[in-house]
Amino acid sequence: MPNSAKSRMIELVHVSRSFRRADGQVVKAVDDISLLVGEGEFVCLVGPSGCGKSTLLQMVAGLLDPSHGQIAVAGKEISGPGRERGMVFQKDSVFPWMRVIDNVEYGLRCRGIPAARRRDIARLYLERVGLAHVERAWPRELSGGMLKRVAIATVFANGGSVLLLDEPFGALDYVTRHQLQSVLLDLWDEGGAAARRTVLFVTHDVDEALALADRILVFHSGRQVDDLSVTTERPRTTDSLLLPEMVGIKHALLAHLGLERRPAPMQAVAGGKAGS
Ligand SMILES: Nc1ncnc2c1ncn2[C@@H]1O[C@H](COP(=O)(O)OP(=O)(O)OP(=O)(O)O)[C@@H](O)[C@H]1O
Repeated sequence: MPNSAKSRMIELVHVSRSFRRADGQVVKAVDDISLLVGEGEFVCLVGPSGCGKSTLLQMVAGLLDPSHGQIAVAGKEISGPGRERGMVFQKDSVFPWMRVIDNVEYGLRCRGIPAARRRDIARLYLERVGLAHVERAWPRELSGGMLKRVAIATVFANGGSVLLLDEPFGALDYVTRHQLQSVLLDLWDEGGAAARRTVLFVTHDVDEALALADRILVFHSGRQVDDLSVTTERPRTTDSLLLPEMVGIKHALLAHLGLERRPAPMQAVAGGKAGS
């Protein structure tokens, strides 16, 4: 559960969402989820394909209505998208008809931020994601990893206090994915603990969740089946991933995903049997 000292940023109360498929079958994508995410928490959502992670994220984004239940962000019930919530999708979240810097500025322009100010903000975040040299480029001229950097710069430039990231790095190669995890964590942590945005991050990748999260929520068949705290200090290196806490959580996650029979007892891990 979130640190009780932190204020509640995202709150779901008995949230469900069903879909009727074209063949008439009703699918319960999200089934009675109640959860609290504290301000500044980095929460990863993990679970097998089809367990409802994206549906949950889209409801928090205000892009889908729940069939039942309430969702509140910063204490207010949501009724659609809001600028305090920024989203990055697995597929590109970049407008192909705008130059890189215009993409990053777009949300600020919509909010009426003066041109000079929004250009400064856009340049700051392009610099932070390592793309200052391509601010005048068109998206078609960039690699997949660079486009993700643009999307990350955009979502931070917009200044939302809640970031909703749906497998943003899923399609990237190993090296680029690791680089972007660092970029994301640096931006998230840049103002220190008090300034952190609240993040919901969907991933299929257990190691990505271990590298990033304060807390990992595990879903199965639309239900939340576990809530694991990760207290290991950041940055989490290859060696951190071998710490008993991390190995224990990894076993638990793999068991939830059906890749191991059951979580290894923590004593066995601490006794040096990790991975055996
Ligand atoms: N628009 C829709 N119409 C009908 N069924 C849908 C719709 N969107 C999602 N579903 C169904 O809801 C369930 C949950 O889907 P969702 O995309 O949320 O899962 P997920 O955990 O994000 O999956 P993945 O990891 O594969 O992206 C699935 O059975 C899916 O087929």
